[in-house]
Order: sequence, then structure tokens, then C-alpha cells
Amino acid sequence: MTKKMGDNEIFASCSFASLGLDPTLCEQLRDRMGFEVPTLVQAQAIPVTLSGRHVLVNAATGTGKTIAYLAPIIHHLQNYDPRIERSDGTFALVLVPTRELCMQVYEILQKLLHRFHWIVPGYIMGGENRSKEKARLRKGCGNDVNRYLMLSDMELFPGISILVATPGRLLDHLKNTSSFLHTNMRWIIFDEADRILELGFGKEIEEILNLLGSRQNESIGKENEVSKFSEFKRQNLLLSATLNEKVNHLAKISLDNPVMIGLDDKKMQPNLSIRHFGSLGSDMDDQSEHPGTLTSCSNGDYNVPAQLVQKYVKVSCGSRLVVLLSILKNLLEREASPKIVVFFSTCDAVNFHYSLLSEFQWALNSEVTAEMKQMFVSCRTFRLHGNMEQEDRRTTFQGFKAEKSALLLCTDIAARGLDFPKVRYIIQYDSPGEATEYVHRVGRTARLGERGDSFLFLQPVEMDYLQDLQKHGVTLIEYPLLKVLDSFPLRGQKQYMKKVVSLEMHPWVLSLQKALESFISAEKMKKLAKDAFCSWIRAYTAHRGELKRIFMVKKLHLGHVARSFGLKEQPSLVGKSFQMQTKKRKRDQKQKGLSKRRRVTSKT
Ligand SMILES: Nc1ncnc2c1ncn2[C@@H]1O[C@H](COP(=O)(O)OP(=O)(O)OP(=O)(O)O)[C@@H](O)[C@H]1O
Repeated sequence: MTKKMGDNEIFASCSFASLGLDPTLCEQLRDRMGFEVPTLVQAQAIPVTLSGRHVLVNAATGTGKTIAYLAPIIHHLQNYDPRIERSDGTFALVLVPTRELCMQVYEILQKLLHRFHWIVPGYIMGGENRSKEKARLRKGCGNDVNRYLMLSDMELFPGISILVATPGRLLDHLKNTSSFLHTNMRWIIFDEADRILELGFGKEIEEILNLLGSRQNESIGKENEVSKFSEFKRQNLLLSATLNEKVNHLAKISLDNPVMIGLDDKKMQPNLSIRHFGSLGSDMDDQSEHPGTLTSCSNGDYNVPAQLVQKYVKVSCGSRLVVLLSILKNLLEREASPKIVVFFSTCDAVNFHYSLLSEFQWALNSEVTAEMKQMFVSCRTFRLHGNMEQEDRRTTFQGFKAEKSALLLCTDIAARGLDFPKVRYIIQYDSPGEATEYVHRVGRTARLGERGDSFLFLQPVEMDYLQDLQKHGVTLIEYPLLKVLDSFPLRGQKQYMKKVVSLEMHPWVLSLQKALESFISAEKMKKLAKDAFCSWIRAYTAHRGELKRIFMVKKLHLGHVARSFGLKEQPSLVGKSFQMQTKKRKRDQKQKGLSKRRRVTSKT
């Protein structure tokens, strides 16, 4: 592994065994996962979690939080004497915000439990076709049917020991699947807690905690539910790379006198365990009522990997597309096999750029025949967003993970917790909005001490966003855009003789924009571009609070926005279709009475 940071800034100078973990489990960590020594976070969290205390972990992205909670649980479960059985039901519940994260944690569990065949992992998540899954499990295709189960199959195969779940589908089963046995539930883990709450799952989480009798005031198993495991105390763990009011509230209602890991004294006020039983669904803005509050993120530092190089790309609206393609080309040609993730604000924008990058062919000399053109970017391109079929999401997730060099175009659905190995560059083509989101997006690179660079696209009118990030201790340097554009040869010339000062008048920009507009004028691409344009404006309008001041839709020149989608049409034409779409959306929303959560998820 190439590392920029010293290993002692990432890894602890002790062994997994010295933390008190079972020797067979340590072997699994080494042989199956390739982990020789614990990371610093693991070295801090594992002994505390083994001791049975409630824990709140706030550590930078990519520091190994998953093993920090899974290893102690497996240690205890494999140690139970007599061994746990199927009929004992579920012992541990890992709640995660997205389906991809659900699969990721489940896959790690599969590896770790290889030698502990009596501990059964399972997962449930929205979007799965239940009958198809049942059939697949019955036939035993893919997985070992006896060990790896989904809760939708609980009627057929009760007894998942460690369950990974997204909140919505879990609640459904808690209410409706009578054979879901949870009287022995000992651990509840909230992974990426802030994202679970941001997605509007606060009410579901409260209901889950109530149904499982695991709110802070009920943290010891109910007296009348005596089982052979009732001597064990409930233990809840909460993990998050960023903190906010809602996470603080969840901590207060679910954690009993927790040990804080990764939190310095500045970031919290004393006595987190003060009981407050408000609602996670409501906005927690009245701090005075909550004395045990973690200080708000607005003044705090965010945990960004120290070795990450963060740059911003200052580019006027009309040249955005050309600059994106140019930077991608530059990165892909400069390095042997880079993996790049590009974030967009909407599903339609992902679809448009995906088709463009997968199909756009190009030649330096515009006179050449179609056969002589080459792909503008020559690497495998993937896309990931919330409007895709579950099966396609799964294929993308696995595919991009496996590739050595590839491009992933995605919405924020991929911003949290996903661990794609060897991602070298993150491009935030559309701005992330909240600074929290910025941190999570860049956290997909520079994981565990590896190198990583990030690029944030900003228009000249949006430069105040840098100050917003600065408030959170995040500092970016300017990307030398003109220098990079100058390095592209044009019509056979290696360098331009004349020094170009303006980006818009740069011969490379003009030439590429012309080629793009011609390509996008084809019917299929044009339709994708128009949809992307409309949804992009909607997302831009949806910036909240303080950010509205920076990302002002009225400062946008619609013609320039259209140009950034390779559209030649008059802005008024496109603007009209946008207005019609906005009206239609408002009408639909009124009719359906869409919840806050659905508004958030539809964006991703
Ligand atoms: N002890 C270890 N030794 C080597 N690699 C490790 C170790 N622990 C974890 N890793 C690897 O480090 C990477 C990051 O781990 P993980 O996904 O758990 O981080 P995280 O802190 O949960 O990140 P995020 O906040 O983005 O969710 C993974 O690729 C994982 O396999």
C-alpha cells in the first residue's frame, strides 16, 4: 500500500490480540481481511466496546470504524457458552442509511464470520424483490442458503444473529414479521448516524428504539423477558464522521453514559447522558432545552484526512462542461490507472453525463472521418443514483469496486460510508451544499492514509462557499486550470504561441465546446441534456439557509447553464419547459403530500 502519511498516524502500535480479541477472530482479520494491526480508532474503540460501555465514535472518514464495532460483537457472540443457536434470534442490529452500505457491511461480516459458522449474518434493505430473493435463497444460488439470510425470509428461515438493515424496511418487519425474534437483542449500532437522520429516518429510528425497548431509559433487558442471555446488558454504539444536533439528540436518547472516541473536549459539553426524550423527527434548533449538547458543527472542525489535497476549480458557468471533460482527460492520461468519482446534484445530471462520457468520440482535427475519431475518455464509466433499479445499483457497486481504473458518476447516494478501494480523485462538479456533505464526499478518497486529491467546482459568483468551508477548518487551494488547458494540443500544435488570458476564449475550450454541442444536438442526447438542465436548476434552487445567499438562482444566466449541458437552444425555450416541470412538480407534491424524507431521497 502506498502511503503518504506515516503509518503511526493511522495504525496503532499494538496487535488485535492485545486489545482482548479472540485469537481465531484475530486470524480472520489477518488472513481474510489482510489486517495485521488495528487502526488508531480501532485500538481505542475495541477495548471500550468489549467492556460493554455505550460508545460514540466521531472519527475521520476511512479510518476503519466498521471493524471497530463488528470485531467486539463477533468476539462476544462466538464466546457464548452454550453456543448461540438459530432459535435464539437476533443479537445485534447494524442500522445504515443506504442499500450500498448495507451490502458493504454484510460482505465484511461474511468474511469475518467464516470460521464462526454458527453466527448467521443477514441483511434487509428497501428495493429488494422479496419473492425473487426468496426463490434465490431457496435454490441456494449465490450464497450459502443455510447461513446468509434476509429478514424477508424470516418466516422460512428464522435466526439471523447479526442483522444489517436500512431503517424503513426494518421497521416494516418489526411491525409485521411475527417470527422476527429480538428478545436477545444486545447491540444496536448506528453507522453513519448523521446520514440516517438527514434522510429523514428520525421517526423510524425512534419507533425502532421503542419497539426494541432500547431507549436509554430501557437499556437493560426487560425484567419479564428472561432468557439464557438476559444477564447481558444492552449496548448501543453510534458512529459518525460528522456531528450535528440530530446526532446529538440520537446519542442522548440511545446511549447511556457513553465513552466518546475521537471527540475532544472542545466539541462537547459535559453530561451527554442527560435524558431528553424529544423527537428526532423534529428540527432540533432550540439548544437551550438540551443542556448535554455537542457543540454545533458550525463552529467545529470537521474530520478530513490530513493527507488529502483539496483544490477548487474556479470556472464560469458556460465553460463548466468543457472544463470537467478536460480535467478528466488530464487525470486519466497523466496517471496509469486512476479511479475517479464525480458527484452531481441530481439523477438526471448523472444520466446525461454518463451517456456523454460513454459515447462521446472526438478527433483533434475536425476534418477527419467518423471512423478516425476516438473516445474522449477511454476508461470504464459507471453510474450510481437512487432512481436506478436495485440490481443495476448492485452491479455498479460491485463493478466499480473491482476495477483498477474507472470513472464513477454519482449523486450523494455514494457519499457516505462506501469504501471503494483505491479511489484517487474526487470531483465535486455540483456543489455539495452543506459542509458535512463536502466532507463525506471527499472522504471517498485518501482512505486509511492513502493519497487522494479532491476538486470542487465553483463559479466566480459562488466563491463565498470557500469561507463557509473555512469556518469548519476546511481549506482549499486553487487548481491551476489555465495551465492544464494550455497543456492540451490543438490541431497538431503542442503549445499555443499566444498566451491566453481568458478561459472562455481559450482555443481548446472553444473547440471542445463546439464538438460537444454538435454531439449533443442528436435527439437522444438533447433530451437527456434538457432533463438534466431542468433538474440541475431545481437542485440549485433547493439550497437551504445561509447557502441560498451563495448559490443564488437569480444570479444564474440560464443561457450559460444551458451551455454547460452542451445545449445550443435559446434559454427561454428551455426555461419554459423548466417552468412547466416546476409547476407540475408542485402540483404532484400537493397531491401526494410528499414527506420531507421523500424530498431528500428523490434528489439522490
Ligand atoms: N486494521 C486495518 N488494517 C488495514 N486496513 C484496514 C484496517 N481496518 C480497516 N481497514 C480498511 O480501511 C478502509 C476504511 O475502513 P472503513 O470503511 O471501516 O472506514 P470508515 O471509518 O467507516 O469510513 P467512512 O467514515 O467513510 O464510513 C477499508 O478499506 C478497510 O478495509
